[in-house]
Amino acid sequence: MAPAIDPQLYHHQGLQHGFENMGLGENTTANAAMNAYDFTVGASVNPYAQTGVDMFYQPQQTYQHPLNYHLYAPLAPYPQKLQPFQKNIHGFFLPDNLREELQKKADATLQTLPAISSILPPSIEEYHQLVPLDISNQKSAQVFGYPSWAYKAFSSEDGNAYALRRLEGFRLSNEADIRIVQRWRKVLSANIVTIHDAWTTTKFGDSSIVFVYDYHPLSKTLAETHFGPNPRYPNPTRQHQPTGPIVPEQVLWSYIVQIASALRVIHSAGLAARVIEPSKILLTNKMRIRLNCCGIFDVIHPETTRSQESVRECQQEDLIQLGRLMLSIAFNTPSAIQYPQKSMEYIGRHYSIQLRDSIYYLYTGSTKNIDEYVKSIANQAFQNFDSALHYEDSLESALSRELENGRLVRLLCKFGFINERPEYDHDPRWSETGDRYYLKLFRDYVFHSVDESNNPVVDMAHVLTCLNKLDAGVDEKIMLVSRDSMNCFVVTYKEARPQQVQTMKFDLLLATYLRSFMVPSC
Ligand SMILES: Nc1ncnc2c1ncn2[C@@H]1O[C@H](COP(=O)(O)OP(=O)(O)OP(=O)(O)O)[C@@H](O)[C@H]1O
Repeated sequence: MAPAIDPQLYHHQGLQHGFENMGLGENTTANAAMNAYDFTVGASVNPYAQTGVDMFYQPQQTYQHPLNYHLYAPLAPYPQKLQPFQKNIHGFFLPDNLREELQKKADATLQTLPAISSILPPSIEEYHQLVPLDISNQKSAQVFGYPSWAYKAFSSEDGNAYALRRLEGFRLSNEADIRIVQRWRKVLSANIVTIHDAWTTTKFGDSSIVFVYDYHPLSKTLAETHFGPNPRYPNPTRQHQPTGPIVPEQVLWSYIVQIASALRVIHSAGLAARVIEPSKILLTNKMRIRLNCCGIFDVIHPETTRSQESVRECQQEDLIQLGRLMLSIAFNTPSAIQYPQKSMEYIGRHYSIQLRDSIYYLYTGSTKNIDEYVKSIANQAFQNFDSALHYEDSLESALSRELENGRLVRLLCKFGFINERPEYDHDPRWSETGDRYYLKLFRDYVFHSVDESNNPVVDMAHVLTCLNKLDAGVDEKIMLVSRDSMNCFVVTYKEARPQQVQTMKFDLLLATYLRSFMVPSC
C-alpha cells in the first residue's frame, strides 16, 4: 500500500522544487513562508507578506499589510497595448503634457514683480506681492460700471495665492451691504470661483472696493478664448467658408451644462449670479469653466437683493443672459445678439434642433426657472458627466504612476545625505570591512553599471526596481563589485541597506540636519 501523503510536506517540496526550477535554489523567503504555512481553512492570507503566505492564492478581502515590494500596477485606461514584460519610461511618471501644464500653473502662481518696478501698494490687508492679471491696462467700466482690475496676491495668513478684484472709485454707502459676501462664501460649486472676503481700501490712492476670490492660474476668460486676438476657433476666411459649425456642438453643451449647474446652486441659495458675461467666465482647464465675480453686483447694487421678487427677476435675467452668451459663442461673434434672427438661422443650420431650441427658449425668456431648464437638458448633462468621469479615470491612472516616486525621492535623499559624507572619511564602518560599505557599492551597482563594452548602462527600470527593492529590504540576492574589481559580495537587498537607512533613528537625524539648514522637512 502506498504511504499516506503528508500534505504539508508535499506542498513544501513542490514549492521548493518550483524555486529551484526558477534558479533561486535555497530560497530562505520561500522556506520561511512554507514553514509558517497555515493549512487551517479560512486562515487569513496576505499575498504579499514573505512569511506565512500562500503564494498562489490571493483572496482580495484578506489584503492586510502594506506591501513590501514595489507597486507599479497599471490602472486603466491604458494608452497603448504593451506586453506584460514591457514598460516604457512614461509608465513611471505623469504624462509630459500634464506635468508641463501643472508646472506652468505652479510657475504662474509663484510669479512676483520686482518691488521697484511695481506701482501697486506692497500690501493690502493680509495680501502682499500684488501682480496684475489684466492683459491690457485700459480702463473698462463695461461690466460693473466702475473700472475693474484683477490682481494675484499672496495671503500672509495661509501663504496661498488669491485673486483680488478691485473696483476703482467705488464708495460703499452702507457698511451692511458688504455682508452679503458672507452668504456668497457658502455657495460652493465646482463651476463657481469661490469668494472669500471683501473690504474697502484707499491704499490704491482712491476709494476702491476689493473682493477676494480663489486664484486659478493661467485661466482665460471666455471672451479671450472665443473673441480674443488668438481665438480658439478662428472665423474662417471668405475663401474657406465653413461647411460645419465653427465651435463644436459638444463644447457648447459642455458650457451650457456647467453654467446651468452653477446657476442651480446659486438660485437654490436664494441668490442670482448677475454676471453671465464672456469676460466674467473663466476657462480654468481645457473644458472646465467657472463663473467669476459672483457677489459683486449684490454689493454695489444691493437694492435688488432686498425683496424675493427682485431676486427672482435677477434669476430670470441669469437665464436670458445665458441664452445671449451661448448665442454669441455659437455664432462666434460677441455682437451676435444684435442680429438674433441671423444668429438663430445660423444655429439652426449648423447645430441640432435641441441646441437651437434650448438657446432660443433661454434668450427669449421662455425658460422660467433653472430647475425646469436643467430637466430639459438632462441627456446632455449625463453625457457631460460621463466625459468628466472618463477624465477622472485618466487622471487617476496618471496619478498612480507617481505613486512610488515620492517614496523613492525620500530614499534618494537619504542616500545623498549618508553616502560619502566627508566626516565619515575615516569611519571604519564605511571602510571596506564596515557594514556601510555595501551602500557605496550599491550606489555603483544602481547608477554606475557598465556593459560588456564598458558603456554606461542607463536603464531607468533597473534604477527604479533596485531602489524599490532596497527600500522594501527584500531577500533577493545581488552581486556588488568594488571599483577595482578586487572585492565581490553577494548580498541581499536587506543586507545592502544599513540600519541607518531603515530606522527611525535616521529620520530623526535627518530632521535635525534639515532643521539646521532651515529647509522644510521631507
Ligand atoms: N480668479 C481668477 N484667477 C485667475 N485669473 C483670473 C481670475 N479672475 C480673473 N483672472 C484673469 O484676469 C484677467 C482679467 O480678468 P477680467 O475679469 O478683468 O477680464 P477683462 O477681460 O479684463 O474684463 P473687463 O473688461 O471687465 O476688465 C483675465 O485674463 C482672467 O483670466
